[in-house]
Amino acid sequence: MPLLEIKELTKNFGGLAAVSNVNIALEENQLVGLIGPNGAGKTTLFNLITGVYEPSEGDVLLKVDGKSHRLNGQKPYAIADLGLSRTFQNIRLFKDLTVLDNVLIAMNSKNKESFFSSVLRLPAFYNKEEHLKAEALKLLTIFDLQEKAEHLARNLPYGEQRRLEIVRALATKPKILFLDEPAAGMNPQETAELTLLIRKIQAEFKITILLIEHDMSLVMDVCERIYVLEYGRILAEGVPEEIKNNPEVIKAYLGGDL
Ligand SMILES: Nc1ncnc2c1ncn2[C@@H]1O[C@H](COP(=O)(O)OP(=O)(O)OP(=O)(O)O)[C@@H](O)[C@H]1O
Repeated sequence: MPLLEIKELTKNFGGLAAVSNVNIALEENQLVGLIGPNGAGKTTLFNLITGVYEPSEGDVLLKVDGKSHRLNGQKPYAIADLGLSRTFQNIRLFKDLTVLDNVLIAMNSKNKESFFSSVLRLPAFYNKEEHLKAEALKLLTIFDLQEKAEHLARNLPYGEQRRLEIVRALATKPKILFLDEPAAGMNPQETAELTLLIRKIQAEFKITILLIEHDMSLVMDVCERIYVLEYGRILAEGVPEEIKNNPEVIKAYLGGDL
């Protein structure tokens, strides 16, 4: 049984099938790319998996303790609690909070303190706070943001804001990380750094990553498998070499960069 199985998934918006009969399987510790022209349905698919939208048809199944667990119909916070975490196409940080606080907020959602120890400020509360802060700093250090811990998120350069978004998504200790166009708006230097970063995440955290990205060289470089969406349907699936040489994919991207 795969870690995440998307079965015959369909989402209709009025007469438009934004996602149509999609089947995808993600294995543990796999790095998978999801590509396709503008409007192909990539973000809609992420929204279906993470509970933002309910599917019109089909299932999203997560392996939990060896058993298949249906995610469709569940609220986004319940799905996040089961270990799915994501970043967004447009950066969604708390820009007026510090870098450290952005990470701590994400961690806190996973470390709910008991009501009494929080309200009464019992020693357990302070110990937990100190522990979480140390964990957050450790995470920031892995991503080379420790020096910026006390800076406001809004004052970070663009590439570092994107990196912080990824750190924040990882702070919830996900089993699967969904990255929605992490290289969007990045310069070539920042994209090259991101490529290394994605590799590092997979090596250090041993999680599954599903990556939506328009930057083909990034996708071909880091992904083990790639799914291609077109008009809401899976057009092709395979290893980067197969996708690169697939005539239908080349046709879909005609004029684009493959
Ligand atoms: N909430 C919505 N209501 C109606 N139509 C929608 C909605 N969300 C998306 N769509 C439509 O569904 C189709 C797929 O959109 P989606 O944003 O998933 O594509 P995408 O592959 O992520 O595109 P891009 O690469 O440009 O981000 C588009 O035609 C879009 O206009």
